[in-house]
Amino acid sequence: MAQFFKPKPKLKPRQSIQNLTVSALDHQGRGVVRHEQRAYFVANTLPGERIDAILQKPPQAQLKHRHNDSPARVDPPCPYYGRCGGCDLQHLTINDQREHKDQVVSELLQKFAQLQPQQWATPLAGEPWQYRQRTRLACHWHKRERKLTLGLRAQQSHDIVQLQQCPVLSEPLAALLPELSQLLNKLHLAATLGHVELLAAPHPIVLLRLTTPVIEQDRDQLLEWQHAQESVAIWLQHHDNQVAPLAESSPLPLYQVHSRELSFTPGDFIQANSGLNEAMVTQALEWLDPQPQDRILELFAGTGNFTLAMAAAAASVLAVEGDSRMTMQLQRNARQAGITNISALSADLNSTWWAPELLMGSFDKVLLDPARAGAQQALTELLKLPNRPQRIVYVSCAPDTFARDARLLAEAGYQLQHCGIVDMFPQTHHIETMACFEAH
Ligand SMILES: C[S@@+](CC[C@H](N)C(=O)[O-])C[C@H]1O[C@@H](n2cnc3c(N)ncnc32)[C@H](O)[C@@H]1O
Repeated sequence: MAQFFKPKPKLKPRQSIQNLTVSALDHQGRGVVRHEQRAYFVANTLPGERIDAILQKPPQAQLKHRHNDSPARVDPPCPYYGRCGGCDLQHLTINDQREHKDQVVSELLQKFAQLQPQQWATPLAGEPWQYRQRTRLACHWHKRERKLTLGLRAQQSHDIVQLQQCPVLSEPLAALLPELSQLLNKLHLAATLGHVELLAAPHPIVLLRLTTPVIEQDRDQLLEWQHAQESVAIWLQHHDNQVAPLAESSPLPLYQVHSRELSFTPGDFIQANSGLNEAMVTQALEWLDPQPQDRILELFAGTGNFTLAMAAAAASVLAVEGDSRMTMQLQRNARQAGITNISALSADLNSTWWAPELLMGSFDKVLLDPARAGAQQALTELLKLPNRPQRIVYVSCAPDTFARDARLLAEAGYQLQHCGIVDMFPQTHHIETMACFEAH
């Protein structure tokens, strides 16, 4: 058969546009400019700044030159600023970051739910730097150079920026970065490493996500390094998801909230900002206001961060969590604290409720703290129960899914009484929100 030559469609040359004015920040902290009636998002720019930008696939554009500085601009202190995708708002003063986050939540609530709270809460805020007690580092093995890159994803890219320091990491974790990279580069497992998680709870923990079994030689080197450190423990997460300490004697890590100790297995979810976690749990208790006769339902409970504190003031708590290891740990944490009015259930909250504890239960108050996907299904199921809870406290790490879910509650007759941000991730565009809904 005859073959016809078909030229590839020519790529449009990237257009460089001069003198655009940044009019606002979008929900991901990027400056918004308009060109030919189209909006483009430009990272590292602020409202009021005039810029030259290279237009990419809409709505992306890249900063080429900035003609002036917004009064809200500060010098970003991180040496990886502009390359690392981590702290994308560090050029904005911390107060302006918080104001921006408040505004994002307000706009999304208006857009998706036509809703505003009766009262905006003052943002819960803590240390702007060195606040992270947990981070996940990405790995890439360069076959030809036989070299491991360990760091965070670059801006708008899958590349990894090798980190020697990180100003938002708690000091003991940041101090590990250079040595850890050196150590891992010497090991056979570097070629197949999935990722590395760093935790400070209370002492540093390095969790290595393995995709192949660890060989004896690597194990010996890891043990030797661990031995030479002051209270750093290495844990291994194997390809079958089992997690175990490298040295059998390592105890489970733990953190404190409301004067109670909560243990967890490395790899389990814990709040990334320990300083603010305490304030967040306190505000959740104030808003939920558990009374001795209250039966509380908690959804997305983790290992009991809110559960134990709520149970101490209420008649009972049913805590639902999708990860069975975490559910069992929650039960152990409750026992350890001498709290007996908690029952824990492992269930997928993204599917139809089937468990009799949920379907037959009658709950006065609900607290939920879902992952970024939000809780649409869980709230739909909750609203089908014959007895609706009087009060719902929603803790969210994604303002868009929160606004969507808020609409569901508003349509079911709940009023949004309080809402406010928790500045859990300063220097980044990520937004944690808390809200309290009351049945009419
Ligand atoms: C944001 S974390 C909050 C955990 C806990 N409230 C805390 O403060 O530590 C969300 C939790 O939801 C759980 N989760 C995620 N998807 C789930 C699902 N489909 N069903 C049930 N739980 C889920 C995760 O395992 C995680 O523990």
